[in-house]
Amino acid sequence: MAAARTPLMAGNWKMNLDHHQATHLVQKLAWTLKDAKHDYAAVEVAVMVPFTDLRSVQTLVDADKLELGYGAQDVSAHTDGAYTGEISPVMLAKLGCRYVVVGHSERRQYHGEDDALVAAKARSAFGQGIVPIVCVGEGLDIRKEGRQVEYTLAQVEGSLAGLTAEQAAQVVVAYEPVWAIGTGEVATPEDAQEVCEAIRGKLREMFTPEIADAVRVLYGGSVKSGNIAAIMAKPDVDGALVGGASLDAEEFAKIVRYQSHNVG
Ligand SMILES: O=C[C@H](O)COP(=O)(O)O
Repeated sequence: MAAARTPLMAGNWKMNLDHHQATHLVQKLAWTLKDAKHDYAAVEVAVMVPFTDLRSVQTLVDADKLELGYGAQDVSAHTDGAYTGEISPVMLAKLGCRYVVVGHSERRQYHGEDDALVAAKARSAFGQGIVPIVCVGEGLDIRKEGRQVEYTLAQVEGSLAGLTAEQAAQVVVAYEPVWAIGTGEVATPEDAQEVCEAIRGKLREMFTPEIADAVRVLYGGSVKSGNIAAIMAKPDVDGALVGGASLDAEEFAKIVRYQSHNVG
């Protein structure tokens, strides 16, 4: 069955760029893509920015009617109440967020987030009409033992628990092998395909073949303009979650425009 999934290139800025710098980068990215006559319906583009940048990005996107999507990098599992320091999905919806990253390996590692909490955050985002980009992926120890598929699928099962069929059909899953994040150590296209294909198989088992076919599975980990085309050539990779390279508007635009490069 042929899948018609629109590729998604999402830039995860992590804890970089204040709201002035955010405006500058989004403007430059939008101009660069406009100059290249980028078709957003062919490859969707989004930036996942610090909470403090959201209002500035929203104002710019609305004023200039940009087709660029944006979102946050985390969300509370709760909608309101005594949760000091947390940000509600209601607040993110008000700021026009299309997406929110949940369960990034840095949240799992530095904030002790487990699959149950990630699933609660994914449901919380959907509750306000925001699509979660749910991150999964193994560390180097697991990869060395050859257990990357088994480990990642267990994370998928736990992190998507409790989603309705309608939500599951819209969710975005990002496979990010932790050993490839920010290290320059990119997984081979075959490594990415192996796990992304297995994730789709797991979605088929948890939900339905139609849902599995609709879900976009992204790859993340040292993605650059020089390696994206080969990764995107794999049938089960539907885009990328890009960290460091998304902080450079021209480089990120080249990643978005991967179809204009040759597959290396
Ligand atoms: O969310 C993005 C990933 O953690 C990848 O980061 P990176 O592209 O800097 O390796």
